[in-house]
This record gives sequence, structure tokens and C-alpha cells, in this order.
Amino acid sequence: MSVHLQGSLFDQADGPSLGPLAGLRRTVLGDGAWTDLLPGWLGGGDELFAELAADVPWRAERRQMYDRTVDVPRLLAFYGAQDQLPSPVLDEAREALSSHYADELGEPFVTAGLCYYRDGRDSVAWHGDLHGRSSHEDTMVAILSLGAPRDLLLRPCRGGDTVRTPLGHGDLIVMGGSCQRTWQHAVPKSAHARGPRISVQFRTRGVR
Ligand SMILES: O=C(O)CCC(=O)C(=O)O
Ligand SMILES: [Fe+2]
Repeated sequence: MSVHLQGSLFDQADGPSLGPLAGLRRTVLGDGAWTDLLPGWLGGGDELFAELAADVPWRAERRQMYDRTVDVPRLLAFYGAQDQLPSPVLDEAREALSSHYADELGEPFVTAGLCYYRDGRDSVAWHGDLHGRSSHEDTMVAILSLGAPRDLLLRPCRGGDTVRTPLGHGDLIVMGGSCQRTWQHAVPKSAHARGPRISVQFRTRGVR
């Protein structure tokens, strides 16, 4: 067996690992909103993806849309501040984010919302995460993307061009400042998505 192969087997045995957050790059969107992006923050995420897909108690939801009740086009799970996250590496991720953004955010990330996009037909429509304090205060929502690449779209509420950010396996994007109030985001359906995607959204207390 070659040294190289031994090396790669060793990496796999190590499981998922998070890189340094020093590589985050900020894009100022305007109106007080920004995003930070770090492609490949999590390495070795295949096993984590499989674990989450199998072990998280995914819920299918239905929502009232005008006079009809429709299926929410993705599966959901929510972990509150007191809940055990479904993998230790997600605890590690939440801690790393909380410490990296401590000064700027002034409070830790506490909750984790998870979405499971079964294939390219699953999506999330244009919205801001506006339930709770985020309706009137700046906040941050940090998203770890796993599995099939999908685009996250952002558009200003007052009208203007849409910003498209492709998110791949292990990528991190943080929406910050006024982003939830002054911009909207969406993950549109995709004819190209090959396979499922899981997103993990870390939020602060009292924000949904
Ligand atoms: O899947 C994503 O990356 C975004 C999910 C989202 O916007 C939400 O759950 O509020
Ligand atoms: Fe959202």
C-alpha cells in the first residue's frame, strides 16, 4: 500500500473536520447587509451527511397558502438552545462561529435549524428569517451547506439585482447586519441538482 493511500485512509478515519474561519471573505451587499463566505469550511463531510440524513428526525410540514394547504418543499428539523445537536462536529461548528463573531455579534449562536432538500425539486421561496428579534434588530444567520451544490440567491427588498452564491459540500455562508430585514434569500428549484442537500442554519436566541 502506498504512503499516499495510507494518508487518505487516515483522513477518512479522522471523520469530518472544520478549517480555520480566518479565510472568511465578506461581501457588502448594501443597506447594512453583508455576507461572509468560506468555501470548504468542513472537510470529510460525506459521513456527516449520511449520518444526518439517516438519524435526524426529519419532519414534513404543510402550510396554509391562501385557501389551500400545501406541502413545504423540503424536510425540516429544529434544535433549540437546550437540545443536543445531532453530531459533535455541529457543536464544534457552533462554538467556532460564536467565538469568531463574538465581538461583532455580541451574543452566541444557539439554535440549529436543518433543512433537507431531497432533490432539485425541493426549495425555499424568497423570505427573510424574520420571526423574532430579527424583524427589528441586526443579527447573523450562519449556514453550513452539505451534499449536492445548490445556489443561494439574495435580492434587496427595495428592488434591484439578485446576487447568486453557489454553495457546495462543506461551504459556509453567513448572512449578517440587516440582511434578514433589508434583503430576502431563496434556494430555488434546480433542474441540475444531482442528489440531496442538507443545510444547517445557526441562529441567535429568539431568531427564526
Ligand atoms: O437552505 C438554505 O441554505 C437556506 C434555508 C433558509 O433560508 C431557512 O431555512 O430559513
Ligand atoms: Fe432563511
